[in-house]
Amino acid sequence: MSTPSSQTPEFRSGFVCFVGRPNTGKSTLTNALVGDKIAITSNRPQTTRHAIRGIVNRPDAQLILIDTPGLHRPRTLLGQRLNDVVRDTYSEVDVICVCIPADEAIGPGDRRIVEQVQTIAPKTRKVGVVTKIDRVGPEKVASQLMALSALMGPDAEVVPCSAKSGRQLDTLSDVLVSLCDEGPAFYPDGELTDEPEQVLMAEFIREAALEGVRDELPHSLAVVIEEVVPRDGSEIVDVYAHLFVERDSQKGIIIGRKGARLKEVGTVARGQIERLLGTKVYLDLHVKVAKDWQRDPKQLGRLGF
Ligand SMILES: Nc1nc2c(ncn2[C@@H]2O[C@H](COP(=O)(O)OP(=O)(O)OP(=O)(O)O)[C@@H](O)[C@H]2O)c(=O)[nH]1
Repeated sequence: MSTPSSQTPEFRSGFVCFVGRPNTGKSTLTNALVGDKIAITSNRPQTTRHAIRGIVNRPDAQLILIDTPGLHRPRTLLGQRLNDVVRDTYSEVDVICVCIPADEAIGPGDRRIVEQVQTIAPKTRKVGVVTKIDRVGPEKVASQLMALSALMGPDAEVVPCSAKSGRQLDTLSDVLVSLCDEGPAFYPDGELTDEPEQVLMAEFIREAALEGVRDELPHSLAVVIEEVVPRDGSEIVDVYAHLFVERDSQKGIIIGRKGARLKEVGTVARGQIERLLGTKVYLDLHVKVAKDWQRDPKQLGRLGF
């Protein structure tokens, strides 16, 4: 007769990163797996130096989802530093997920990413994720799975899912857990991210500002939160942020016609910051030109890179 404890599977934990071309659904997938609660803690455990996007807490496991920018040709100091971070991340995580959307043919960009991952981290376990399956029919999903499996090799698992509809997210989570080793939760339950508040606020603003113009301003935008002040005698928090671009033309793109785009960026980011802080927020955005900030170590330090 077995005792209950011998039937209980061991708790597993591990670090997972999502890689893939821009727009393949990595951020949406991360958010969908984590759910929409965001809790903040200022403790940064020694287990990782990487930006944590979110934590999936399950009764049987904890998955820590890591943010990683893609590798690219390092033309600037920022590019070199980002590449170093990516290399470290690939070899230190437990599982790397390569994301490919169901509705786009696999192309040279995808193949390059898979090659890089295999070269830099040959031993790290890999999962091929076919994202956005709500956009296509079952035949297309099946053929994309086969193509991705062929690309990634026999050792990689492949999973189709949709962050939008939620289909197969539990399966993906199960597969990720099965690939993690037995181990304790690294973070107490309830802590979903360890990004300091201001880093998250800057991220929200940056994301909103890049929406739709990512191709024009790939790495040319940095956001710095200047001040966060609770307003006297009210529930409102005033948040002052600077958006740094490299050229006047980029400033125009961010601001838009008669300020229309910047206003929209402010509305989107404000909503997310209000959710994060749990209070009403007044958001003040200023767009500034910092010439060649990507090449200047002093400016890079100031902008948090
Ligand atoms: N229909 C559908 N759309 C999705 C799904 N996941 C993401 N999208 C959309 O695809 C676009 C890109 O998604 P993101 O999550 O920003 O992609 P990303 O890979 O993080 O992009 P980068 O930050 O540029 O690398 C967004 O417009 C999403 O709304 C999905 O499961 N179904």
